[in-house]
Amino acid sequence: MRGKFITFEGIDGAGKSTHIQWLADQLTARGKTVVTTREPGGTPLGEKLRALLLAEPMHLETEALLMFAARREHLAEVIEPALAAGTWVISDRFTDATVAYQGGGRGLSLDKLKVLEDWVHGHLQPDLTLLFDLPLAVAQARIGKERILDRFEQEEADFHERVRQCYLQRAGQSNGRIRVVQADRTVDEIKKSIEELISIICL
Ligand SMILES: Nc1ncnc2c1ncn2[C@@H]1O[C@H](COP(=O)(O)OP(=O)(O)O)[C@@H](O)[C@H]1O
Ligand SMILES: Cc1cn([C@H]2C[C@H](O)[C@@H](COP(=O)(O)OP(=O)(O)O)O2)c(=O)[nH]c1=O
Repeated sequence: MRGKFITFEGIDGAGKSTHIQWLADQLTARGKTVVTTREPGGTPLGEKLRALLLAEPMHLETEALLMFAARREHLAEVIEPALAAGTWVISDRFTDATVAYQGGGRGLSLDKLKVLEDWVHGHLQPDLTLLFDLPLAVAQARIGKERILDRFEQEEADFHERVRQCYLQRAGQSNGRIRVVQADRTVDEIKKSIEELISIICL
């Protein structure tokens, strides 16, 4: 049987990384074979593109195109072969992030992003997307001052607020694919919510 594709989304500092390995362990305990991965990245070429994307100033369309170039490679090399082999794939971000950051955050036309989405994975969407949502101030307090911020994390508060609102808007239009997880709670409470949401697609 084909594996399931689960993605984690949300503004920086929402708590995605904290819960991904935990979910992988839960699914493994239920007998699934699971691979965890991330975007941009997930392949040797994708990780090189990630390093450029997080550090190098570039035109916003270049940024969107490189996100999708890395994604094309990721789908071909990791995601599609794994799903076909019955492995579950959990990715830290996917196309919803491009819509939220390059579309909502930077203002790139959503029509252009839709063309790229249809081109790169018109036939495939995540089975479930967990959108970690919380007030920006809480996420920023969690990230703290000691961490070295990448090119996106360095953006001003308005940018991150637009990203957050764009994610929520897309969730509302997703026919239930994107489930909002209230991330301004304790880790244990969030894990409980994730368990409930996962059981929907584990049946
Ligand atoms: N529910 C939570 N309550 C308090 N702190 C949290 C919670 N979830 C994550 N954190 C902490 O917040 C920081 C950012 O979490 P992280 O999982 O790295 O976020 P993301 O991957 O979404 O950027 C980390 O220091 C993490 O330990
Ligand atoms: C996948 C993706 C990520 N991003 C941004 C969001 C994040 O700020 C950054 C890297 O993502 P992430 O791995 O979540 O960062 P970290 O591990 O430092 O928490 O890339 C986009 O702008 N567009 C995209 O399509």
